Amino acid sequence: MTRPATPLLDRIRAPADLRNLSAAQLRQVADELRAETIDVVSTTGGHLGASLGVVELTVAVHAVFDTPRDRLIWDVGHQAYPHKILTGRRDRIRTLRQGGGLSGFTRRSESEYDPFGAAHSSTSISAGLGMAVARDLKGEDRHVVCVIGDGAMSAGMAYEAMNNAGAIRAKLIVILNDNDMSIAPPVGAMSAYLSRLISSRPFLSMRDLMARLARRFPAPLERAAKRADEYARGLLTGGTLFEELGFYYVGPIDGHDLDHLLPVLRNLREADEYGPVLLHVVTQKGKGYPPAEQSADKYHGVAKFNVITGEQAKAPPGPPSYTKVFANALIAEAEADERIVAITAAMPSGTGLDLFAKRFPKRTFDVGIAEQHAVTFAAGMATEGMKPFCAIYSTFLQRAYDQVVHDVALQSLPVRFAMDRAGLVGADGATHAGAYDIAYLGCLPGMVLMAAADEAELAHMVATAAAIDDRPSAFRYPRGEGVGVPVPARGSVLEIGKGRVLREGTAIALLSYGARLGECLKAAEELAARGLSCTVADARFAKPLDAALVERLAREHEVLITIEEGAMLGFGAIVLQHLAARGMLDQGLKIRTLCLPDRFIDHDTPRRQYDEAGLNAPHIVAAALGALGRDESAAARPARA
Ligand SMILES: Cc1ncc(C[n+]2csc(CCOP(=O)(O)OP(=O)(O)O)c2C)c(N)n1
Ligand SMILES: CC(=O)[C@@H](O)[C@H](O)COP(=O)(O)O
Ligand SMILES: [Mg+2]
Repeated sequence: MTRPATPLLDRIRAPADLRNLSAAQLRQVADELRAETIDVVSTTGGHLGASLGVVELTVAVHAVFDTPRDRLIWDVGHQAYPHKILTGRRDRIRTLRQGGGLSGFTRRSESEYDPFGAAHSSTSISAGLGMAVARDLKGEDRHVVCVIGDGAMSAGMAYEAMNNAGAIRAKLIVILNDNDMSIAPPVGAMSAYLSRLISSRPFLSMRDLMARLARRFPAPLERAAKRADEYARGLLTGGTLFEELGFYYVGPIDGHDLDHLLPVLRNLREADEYGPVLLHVVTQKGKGYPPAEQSADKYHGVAKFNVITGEQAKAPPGPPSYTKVFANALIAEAEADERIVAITAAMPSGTGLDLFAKRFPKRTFDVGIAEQHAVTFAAGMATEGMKPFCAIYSTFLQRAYDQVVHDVALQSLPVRFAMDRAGLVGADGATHAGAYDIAYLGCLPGMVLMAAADEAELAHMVATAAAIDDRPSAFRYPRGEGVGVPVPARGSVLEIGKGRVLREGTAIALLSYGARLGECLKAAEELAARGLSCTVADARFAKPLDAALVERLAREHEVLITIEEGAMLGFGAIVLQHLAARGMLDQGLKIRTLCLPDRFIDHDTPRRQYDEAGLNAPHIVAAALGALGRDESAAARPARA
């Protein structure tokens, strides 16, 4: 596929090259930038829709503001591909989300044009306010511009930041990128409010907007006059909510029209007597690429695709995804128990709850990007006898940790946490790794913690969680496809706190927690080929721990190795603490705990990530041989395929 012709974009080495172009030339840059973005993502996959929605906005902000001296912060950062192309990374843009390549999100270590890393949403205003206050404390003079989407604006953190910005009156520009879309159709009152803003009147005419801006910005306003003005404008544009938070609301304007964007942004740049401003721009996710515009999810996250047809590359047929298995297992449980309800935080398709919602629309709740609210909302439902399943990726559940501790665990409420994307997740990289849930939940009294070794186990754990009605439970499972074992139509309830032995041996015990079980079985074969007899067990539960199993393995083997797809202080630590407490480390047991290394693992394929993490079969073999004092170099031989 030949790349698009981009004669003007080819001349842009840095945003400064934009600043002496005419509006017509900037429009051409935007057109070429859109074509380039489509071509890039067709070869890399990634977040196309959001990037296409901000092409003009990206050109306009970099043309008007003196980036990187003026700070530009992208919320989530998934829409920053045009930004990366314009800020000196075009030569590497086709390495996007690949091992050793550019990150799929903004990243400080990648460029001076990325003043703040992102990927988890709704952080931009807080970070921007911090930069603005630091600027003022240092007596420096620069603009701070935050671009936040309507979806990200549904998270509480955004309000915390706006509330504080309004109180501090710091000079800060927040651009609300309103494409009336997050990943799924918009939910919540904020979305309705923004729709009212847009529908309450046609986009502000340039004349009217210029007149109002000219009247307002240069001269300081009396508080009374300002109040009257705010309410007057609020009645006109409905920006009252933002005004009440202390922001000067401007908009809504067309975020694809450079004739709107450029003069308004220049006004905001030149105005010197104002506190925080919210510029409301209306854009279209997937803009300029019909397959994206016509798609329900606006090509939010795509695989490689054919630019002409928009058809995405299909993965070869394989086992069902863990997500699909979870959804079907939950549907089966919900058919048998009307008290089962499901909650997602703006990730219906990612969690599989879109399938659940098709079957049980009244028992499915998408609360928007609001994980903290999701958890305590579920807790409230549990107090009334409902059986809530909170389906939140492991990484995003981090956002709601105190709610898990304070509102759920402390009250021993039977909220069930379905933690998809556990372990390393591939192209989304370190920001999305589901690395910490074993550690951050394992320390909470009363939690039942499970990890699925395969998709059949996941179905059983859904059934088991449904049956646990006196305390919280959580089960984790990886991103992607299962291993290809038969999946029951409905899972069986497991005995709480009991693991299972898949292979009996005598010398080495491999105790797996979660989806590394396959690698453990491969390692056992490799060790057997070296004359070493291996037991392989699946713990199934980190809490309550299967004490009898763990103690038997420790007693009957020279070497005990735990393996988990999680960071330190997780399953291995739980086992170590148990054995230490039982005095079973006093007799010379050789024990190794294989977990993620104490560093962040960058984006790559999951296989390579686990290679880097030292959690594939050859590493397990090497750990066992090492514990036995055998020649580890011999273990370098690749494990049998
Ligand atoms: C805390 C958190 N929860 C969930 C996500 C997953 N996520 C990534 S982008 C996105 C939608 C963002 O919507 P919006 O801010 O409107 O940006 P748009 O994609 O429309 O440009 C979500 C839910 C996330 N990145 N962070
Ligand atoms: C940008 C963002 O946070 C989400 O779109 C995330 O990338 C989804 O991850 P999955 O692709 O694993 O569903
Ligand atoms: Mg949006």
